[in-house]
Amino acid sequence: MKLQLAIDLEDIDGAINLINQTKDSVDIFEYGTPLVINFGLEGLQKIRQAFPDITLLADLKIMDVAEYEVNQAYKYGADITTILAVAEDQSIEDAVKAARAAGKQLLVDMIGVHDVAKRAAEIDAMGPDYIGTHTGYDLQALGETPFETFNTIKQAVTKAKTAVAGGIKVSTAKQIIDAGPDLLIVGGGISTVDNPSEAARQIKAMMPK
Ligand SMILES: O=C([C@H](O)CO)[C@H](O)[C@H](O)COP(=O)(O)O
Repeated sequence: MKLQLAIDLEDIDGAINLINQTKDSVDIFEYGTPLVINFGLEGLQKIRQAFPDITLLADLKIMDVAEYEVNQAYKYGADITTILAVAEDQSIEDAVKAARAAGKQLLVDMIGVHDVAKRAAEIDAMGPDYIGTHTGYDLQALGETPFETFNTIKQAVTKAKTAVAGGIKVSTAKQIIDAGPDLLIVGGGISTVDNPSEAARQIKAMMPK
């Protein structure tokens, strides 16, 4: 099981500082969608230059022009990038093909999908590396959590690894870890607390080796 730190609300220097604080516990660092919007792929490149050896996911949330956008993420330093499960099947198939050709990885984000079991099975058949259930910021504000839909994903997916994201904190991580994701994604639960290094350490310590 891997821990991914989603970096969403920092500038580039803040992101670099957060990575330095947490890199002993975090397996994958996410260049979050707000950073993509604020700093572009040049910001991703600056982080890659600062940390040549970390595993970087660029959360592009791709919807179209998939082959090109996936390859741009890899070109600027990402090891993994993301496409939305609500995108057209052709786009997701193109993204998977591009990831295989580049020797990189692809996560399909189930955010906004309502028939989770059906769509997860369809996506699984297309061969992405990860399928992630995700309660985005806007639904978190309404009190929603990813826990209910993660078990649906877990039952529907047989080929891809599973990921879970959405408001996970030190106090709630154990419940979702016990459900057995391959990748646990935490953003504010680490980045906004007083001691991000300790929060990352505590969550990583809860995970099976
Ligand atoms: O993908 C995310 C969200 O859509 C904003 O871009 C977050 O990275 C994801 O939700 C994880 O962050 P937390 O919810 O703060 O744990």
